[in-house]
Amino acid sequence: MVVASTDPIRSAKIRAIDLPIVDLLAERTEVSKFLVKACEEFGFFKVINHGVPKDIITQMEDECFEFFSKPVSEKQRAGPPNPYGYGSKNIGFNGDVGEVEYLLLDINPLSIFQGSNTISNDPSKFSNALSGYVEAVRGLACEILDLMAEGLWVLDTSVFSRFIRDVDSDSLLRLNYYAPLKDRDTSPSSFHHLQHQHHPLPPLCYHHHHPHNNKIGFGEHSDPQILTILRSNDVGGLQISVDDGEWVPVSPDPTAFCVNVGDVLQAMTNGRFLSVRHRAMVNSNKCRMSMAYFGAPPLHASITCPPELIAPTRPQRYRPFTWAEYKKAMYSLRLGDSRLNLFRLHSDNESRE
Ligand SMILES: C=C1C[C@]23C[C@@]1(O)CC[C@H]2[C@@]12CC[C@H](O)[C@@](C)(C(=O)O1)[C@H]2[C@@H]3C(=O)O
Ligand SMILES: O=C(O)CCC(=O)C(=O)O
Ligand SMILES: [Fe+2]
Repeated sequence: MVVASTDPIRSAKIRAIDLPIVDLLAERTEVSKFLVKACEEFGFFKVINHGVPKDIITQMEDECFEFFSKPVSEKQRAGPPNPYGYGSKNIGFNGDVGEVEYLLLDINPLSIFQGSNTISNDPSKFSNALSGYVEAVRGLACEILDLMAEGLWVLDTSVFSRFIRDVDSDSLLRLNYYAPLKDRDTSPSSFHHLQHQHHPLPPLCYHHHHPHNNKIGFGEHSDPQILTILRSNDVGGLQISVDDGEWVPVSPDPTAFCVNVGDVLQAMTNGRFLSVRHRAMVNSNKCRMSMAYFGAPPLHASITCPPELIAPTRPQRYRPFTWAEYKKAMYSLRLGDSRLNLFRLHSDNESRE
């Protein structure tokens, strides 16, 4: 779809896409078919009527805002991110940077409480909010993965969800905070006395129009895991890369979840589902906050694709690998590097992506 830019300064046309919207209350067979189509075409979709209670989301978002509103020195007590903890600007271990502050959280039930005392002044409130949120989004992720397996006519319908239900699942939660472009020099810490969302927004979130917004918050990448369940406040910034290399914005919707296929699910579907590259831009005047749940396999799980997804016309595309192997590759590479290609089986009559 091509729409005229709403930005009065830029007259050029920008492309926008309406992501597929999956209504989880619709008829099951229809939902599973629709999910497969969405994952084959976009690798990204929005989910409504997802069943995650509003108060669970609000409690987690409030904790998130409270943390990022703290003075820098206090936030640093929860860092550095090795790999869990608080980070600012530096992403990963190989020199990537972005205009983002974040908190990477180990969500293993045994680890949730540990570490929360460097994050919150009320650690049990923080860990309760975190475990409530994680349990709810994990349930949602499992439901979606089972529906995907049904839509693909895979006999063992828990083949994907089993990994993230496993007690040893390596799933994690990432909280991202993108301060507005206009006030880069003013840290969110300066409005820790102010509130958000349902309360009046901090003044920083109200600044005037700033047309030339091209600062990258979180650079181009694909998510390595199985499935990502992303929730953001009402501020845009997420963009996905479409086949012609163009970046298209995804409109924010705090009542929905934005779901995307990760590299492991692309491998487990023999390349049928796409782990699409995306990025997050800094907003001109408002703060964006996002919470991303990354559903991952246990470290020693062997990642293979179910036999139903291999055919003479669709030969096996990736060699089996463990999540530990994949993680090693991912941490040794830059954010924007493609890791899945390292696991691709050669084929003479197929060009390598
Ligand atoms: C540069 C990097 C950051 C990242 C690990 C990596 O080496 C390559 C993948 C990056 C990514 C992207 C999606 C998630 O935000 C993330 C937590 C993940 O699992 O892979 C990050 C990693 C990170 O920030 O540690
Ligand atoms: O903040 C966003 O919307 C995107 C974040 C993201 O892609 C990530 O954390 O992997
Ligand atoms: Fe991502």
